[in-house]
Amino acid sequence: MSAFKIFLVEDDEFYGKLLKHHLSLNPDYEVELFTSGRELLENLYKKPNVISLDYTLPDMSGANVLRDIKKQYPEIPVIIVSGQEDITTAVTLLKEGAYDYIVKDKDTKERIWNVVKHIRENAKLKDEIDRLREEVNQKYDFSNIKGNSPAIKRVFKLIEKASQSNITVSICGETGTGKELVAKAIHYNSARRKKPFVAVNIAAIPKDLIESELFGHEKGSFTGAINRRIGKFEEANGGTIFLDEIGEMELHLQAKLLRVLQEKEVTRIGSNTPVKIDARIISATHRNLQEEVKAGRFREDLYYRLIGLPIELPPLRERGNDILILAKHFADEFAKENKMEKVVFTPEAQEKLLRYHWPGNVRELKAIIELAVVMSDDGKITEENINFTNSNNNIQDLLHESGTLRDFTNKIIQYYLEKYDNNVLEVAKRLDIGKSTIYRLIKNKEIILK
Ligand SMILES: Nc1ncnc2c1ncn2[C@@H]1O[C@H](COP(=O)(O)OP(=O)(O)OP(=O)(O)O)[C@@H](O)[C@H]1O
Repeated sequence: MSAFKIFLVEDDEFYGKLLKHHLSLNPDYEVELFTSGRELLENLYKKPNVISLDYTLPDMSGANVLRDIKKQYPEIPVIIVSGQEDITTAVTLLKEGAYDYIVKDKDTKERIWNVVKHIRENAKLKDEIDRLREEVNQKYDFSNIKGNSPAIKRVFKLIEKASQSNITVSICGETGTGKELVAKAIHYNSARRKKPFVAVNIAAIPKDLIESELFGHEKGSFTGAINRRIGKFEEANGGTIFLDEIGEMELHLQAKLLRVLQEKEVTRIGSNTPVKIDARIISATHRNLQEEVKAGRFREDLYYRLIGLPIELPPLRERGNDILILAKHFADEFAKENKMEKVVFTPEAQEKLLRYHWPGNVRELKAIIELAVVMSDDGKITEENINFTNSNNNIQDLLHESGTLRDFTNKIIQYYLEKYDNNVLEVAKRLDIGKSTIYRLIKNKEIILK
């Protein structure tokens, strides 16, 4: 890190040198001393990290120097050091942007030292935040959403459109299709990218806490409200709030949410004062909201408020070759993170991935690929390394698979055997088939007892 530049302005040369010597004890500080306001202003182009300014200077008043600094470089913190304690002057200067006001006494050196230390720590934190923001921006760059299929290309186009304005966006798609990823891509590609992206999963918050989580509460407004807390809407001010699983919200809360969206202000529980909010709304659901409206479980007026620009995320099984693009992406990423050799997929493994129906979508693919990389030998992912943990657990999933009637029959029998702890008699009774049929299938290894 480069040196931390401190400018000292002090007309009493002896006292100035004393301060300079004291601050220079920190080897990271580079201190320059000036004895007049003019001299300081002429050197401002060197952009110090902090200025300690004596209030009474021979050529200009401290207030004027402060004004000039703030006009040119509003971000440079200025500490005012004054010979006298004058509250009115102190308040005025602080209002005009001074960082602190210190009265000259025997402790001045230490106090300047402490304030400078504080400013430096804040500057370091700010740099860190900027660096992390930049990193996050890159992470949610478009290029991180993988896929080439016409279905996902349509989604890219909509993300681009949504990023260019503040329009409300609603995303719908099965679990694990990338709804949150899309919401982040919109936020981090929009003019709001430097402000917060706040995600709230409605389904994950206990029902009686949702209101306080979203809108905040005042201290003591209900049992358990020990401290005042701002809600997610206020937290997202200037940025984006992502309301995930919006279809799970109860009707009475839907009414409150609608009011917030209409008025563009929130009132914390236990408070009477509304707070203006400016947050872009992106909502997501795996449900068909129109059906929910028809069934009376979702308010129609809220539906129209939220729908804005609708983005439908296709399930992975409808994205064709994207399955292989994503598989390679996750495998490379995992290998890199774990300092492992890159792996390739055998043609049979690729076939297996393409044949599966992916009920858990991209999230499931990621998990299966990571395990496959771990299980692979000699840099090759084979058919055996790919294990679909889900496939036999849900009879509904069978409908998405391809196969002959005989394959389906065997899978159904297998499913029932697992369900009834391999009790052949029970399964035969339930499916109304002969027990000998089941024994034959087991003997021929068409069905494997687990
Ligand atoms: N097109 C894609 N390219 C790369 N990674 C993706 C893609 N789509 C999803 N992912 C990854 O898959 C995982 C699941 O995505 P995400 O959490 O956005 O899904 P979701 O639809 O919000 O899930 P849920 O419905 O469970 O909330 C994440 O790790 C995400 O980074």
